[in-house]
Amino acid sequence: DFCLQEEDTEAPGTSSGHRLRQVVPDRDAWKEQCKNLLNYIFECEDSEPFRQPVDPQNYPDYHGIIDTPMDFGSVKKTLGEDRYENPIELCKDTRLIFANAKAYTPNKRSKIYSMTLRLSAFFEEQIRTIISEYKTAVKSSDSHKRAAVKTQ
Ligand SMILES: Cc1ccc(C(=O)N2CCN(C(=O)NCC(F)(F)F)CC2)o1
Repeated sequence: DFCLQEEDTEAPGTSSGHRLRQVVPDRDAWKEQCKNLLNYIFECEDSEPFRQPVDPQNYPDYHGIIDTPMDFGSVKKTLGEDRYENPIELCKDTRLIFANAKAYTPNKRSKIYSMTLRLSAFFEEQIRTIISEYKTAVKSSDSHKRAAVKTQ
């Protein structure tokens, strides 16, 4: 017959020490999400001029105008080598790709520059959710840490 055990009446994780696994946002999910986003960008034709660094032989003035070159191949490599702590850092490098093209282009109707406009619109749409979910997960894991300390 059904009867309440002692711990059934208490909050979970109090008497028997086990805590029901609650769904907590995953603070590492951003990495795979950014990997997938980068792979999608690499499939886009618009990313072709931005998949590897500019060769100074092809654009001798490029490194005189652009202080910090950046490209999607470098972003992908940095991510793969765990040298981004969070998606905000990856977003900063990616925005540099677009800013460099805007700074270097001789005019705003150039083909290469126009490719970054579509690419950046898509990137900003996608990274917004990744960053938002990451920030929520960090807040949640901080509160879990505070709660855990209280119970010690
Ligand atoms: C005429 C114009 C306006 C704006 C840009 C520009 O943003 N550049 C220069 C060309 N470029 C590469 O040379 N990329 C390297 C490789 F291998 F893909 F070709 C990409 C960056 O150029």
